[in-house]
Amino acid sequence: MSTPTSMTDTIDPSLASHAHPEHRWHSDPLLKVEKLTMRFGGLTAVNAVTFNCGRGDITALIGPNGAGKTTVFNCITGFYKPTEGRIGLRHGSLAVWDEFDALTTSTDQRLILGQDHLYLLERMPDFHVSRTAKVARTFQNIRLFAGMTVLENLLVAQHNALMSASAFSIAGILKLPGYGRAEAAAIDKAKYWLDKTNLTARADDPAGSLPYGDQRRLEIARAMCTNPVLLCLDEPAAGLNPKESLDLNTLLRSIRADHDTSLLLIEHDMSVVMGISDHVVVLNYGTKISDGTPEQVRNDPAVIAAYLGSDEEVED
Ligand SMILES: Nc1ncnc2c1ncn2[C@@H]1O[C@H](COP(=O)(O)OP(=O)(O)OP(=O)(O)O)[C@@H](O)[C@H]1O
Repeated sequence: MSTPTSMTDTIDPSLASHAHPEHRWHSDPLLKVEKLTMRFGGLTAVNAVTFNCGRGDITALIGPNGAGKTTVFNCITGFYKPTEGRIGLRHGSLAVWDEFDALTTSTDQRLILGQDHLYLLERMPDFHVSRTAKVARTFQNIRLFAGMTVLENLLVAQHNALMSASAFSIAGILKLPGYGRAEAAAIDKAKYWLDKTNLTARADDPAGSLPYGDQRRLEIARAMCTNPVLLCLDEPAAGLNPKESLDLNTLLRSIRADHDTSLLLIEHDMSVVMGISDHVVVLNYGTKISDGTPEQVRNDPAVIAAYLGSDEEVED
C-alpha cells in the first residue's frame, strides 16, 4: 500500500498514510490542519488530527458516525475554537507556509507577506473566517432564508460586497455610481449561479417551496456567490436521489474546474466520495486513520476495518 520511502522523505509523517510528493495536498497546499484537538469536557471528539487540502482539489473527509468530521469542520469554519492545534489558510503564493512552520509566538489572526496572506483560522471569529479568509460552508441541515425568493437568497449572500460599495451609508447608496455597478455585478453573479445550478426557472419562487435537491443546490449557489477560496460542504448529497446525486457531482466538478475554489466535503455517499474526490481523509473515533487518493483509501485495511465495524459501506 505505502509508496517507496524515497518519495515520502520530504513529507511530514503525521500527514501521510499514502504519501506522494506530487499530490497537490503536499506540493500545493491551500489549507493545513495541524494536530487539531477538540475536547468537550471529558470527551475527545478530535485527537491531534493533521491533514492538508490541496489547492484546486476536492478533499473528502469521511468516517463512521461520530468520527469527528463535523467537529473538524466547525473548527475550520470558526464555529468552534479548538482545544489545541493550528489551521492555516493561504491566499497567494506557497511562501506563506515558511511563516506558518516558523510561527511560534505570534498571536496574529493574519500574516501579510507582500501580496500573500496567511490566515490562522483557529484564532478568527467565524464571521471573519467567511468574510476575510473567504471560507464558505453549507450545513448538514439546510439553512436557507425560506421565505425569500431563490434570487433574493443569492443577493443577500452578496450583502457584504454591496455594503462596502455603499461606503456603509444611505448617501452612498443614493449617490455613488460604484453602488449601482456593485448592484449590477451582484445580479449578474446571481444569474450565473442560477444558471449553473439549474434554478433559473425557480428564481422568483420562495426558497422554502423548492424540492429538497434544489434547495441543496441553492445552498451551494449561495455559498459560491461569496467567491470562496475554500468551500466546505457538510453532507451535500444527503437525501438526494441517484439522479440528483449525479447532478451534484457534475456541479462540484465544474466548480473545481472553472473557479479558483477548492472544496472540502463531509460525505457518507461513497459514490460521490469515490467519484469526484482527489483526496480522501478518513477519521475514526476522532483520529485520522487514512489519508490518500480514493483508490488508496478504499483499499486500506484500516479503513475497511473501521467501516466493517459500522453500519456504513466504504465500497462505491
Ligand atoms: N458540542 C458538542 N458537545 C459535546 N459533544 C459533542 C459536541 N459536538 C460533537 N460532540 C461529540 O463529538 C463526537 C464527534 O461528533 P461529530 O459530530 O464531529 O462526528 P461526525 O463524524 O460528524 O458524525 P456524523 O457522521 O454522525 O455527523 C461525538 O461523540 C459527538 O457526540
